[in-house]
Amino acid sequence: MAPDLVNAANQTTGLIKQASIASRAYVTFLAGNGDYVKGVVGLAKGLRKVKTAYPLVVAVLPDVPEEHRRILVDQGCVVREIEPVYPPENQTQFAMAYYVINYSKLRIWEFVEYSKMIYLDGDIQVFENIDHLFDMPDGYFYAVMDCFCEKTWSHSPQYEIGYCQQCPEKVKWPAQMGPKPPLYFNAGMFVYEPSLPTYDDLLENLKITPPTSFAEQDFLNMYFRDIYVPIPPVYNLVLAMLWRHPENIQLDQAKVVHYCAAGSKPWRYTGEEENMDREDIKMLVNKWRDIYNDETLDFNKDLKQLPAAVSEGGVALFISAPSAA
Ligand SMILES: O=c1ccn([C@@H]2O[C@H](COP(=O)(O)OP(=O)(O)O)[C@@H](O)[C@H]2O)c(=O)[nH]1
Ligand SMILES: OC[C@H]1O[C@H](O[C@@H]2[C@@H](O)[C@H](O)[C@@H](O)[C@H](O)[C@@H]2O)[C@H](O)[C@@H](O)[C@H]1O
Ligand SMILES: [Mn+2]
Repeated sequence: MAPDLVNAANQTTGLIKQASIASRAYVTFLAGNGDYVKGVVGLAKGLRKVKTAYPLVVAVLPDVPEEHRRILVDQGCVVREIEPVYPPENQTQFAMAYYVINYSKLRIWEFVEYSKMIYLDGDIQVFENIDHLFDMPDGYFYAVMDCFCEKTWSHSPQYEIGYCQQCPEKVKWPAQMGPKPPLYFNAGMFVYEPSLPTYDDLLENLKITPPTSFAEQDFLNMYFRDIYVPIPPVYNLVLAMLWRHPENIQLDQAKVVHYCAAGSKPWRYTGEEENMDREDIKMLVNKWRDIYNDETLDFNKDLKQLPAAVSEGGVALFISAPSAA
């Protein structure tokens, strides 16, 4: 084949490859002007440390101040403002009052410039590369199973009878209570495909769904019940598993750690709350802090780094750094 044709073919292949990389991203959610921005900075630096090939998009509510947005852009994040999503008027007592803002996570189904995304809470850290999760078959909702044993579940029938899906043989689900609850995921981490029809349907369904204790996590579990596929706990170690189901956990295998237990947020950890004086918790908090404080992991636009996404008018354009060669 003539050299210029070979060259054109190579260039096209390169563009197609870039386009496929370009249509994948990690996404997290930031609300308020408080200290969760530290969680997102830690996540951005952790993803860089494991050399992910994909950018981190941060869906920010309008109440996130410009100073925090600048911090995130300076860490190489793609900052996208979203409008809040509120559940229908309700008298519900959420497990945590602030959970009402978590319904705004539903906006990430609108990010259709990406074909596949991995959502991560801002209180999550990625300690090993998980890019391979993007290659799992389309058409399913992948997430890690949650645990029902913490006090935050005291409102639930599971907690009442001591049933947990993590150990279904320990206390069996009694037949007189009807069918066993379907497998239930923690909504702090999931692999999904943005889609406008799904987005519209989610919001329509939300309008007629009475809110419940775990807010959008309960809603997402109901909505994706038929296509939910559990993935191993190494992809979202919910800290309570360490004291509730240690037999299901191999801490040194954990690729993703979710600092969701009360008192475990590394950027405000004091060690005073229940279970927080454990050696494994102290180790995990220090692991998070080592990354957060590591200046070599800061984003530097002058360095030859991974593709930096420049968002223009909401569409992410990708400017790959010049090749290292
Ligand atoms: O004041 C807040 C509360 C929550 N969040 C975001 O919402 C997610 C879910 O809340 P959280 O992780 O506190 O819930 P948990 O997993 O601890 O139940 C957080 O990780 C953040 O990404 C936030 O940005 N600001
Ligand atoms: O808004 C509801 C939240 O519900 C979930 O957190 C809970 C859940 O994991 C419980 O099982 C734990 O007991 C609890 O500690 C923890 O906070 C998600 O992590 C979070 O992203 C968000 O969806
Ligand atoms: Mn969380």
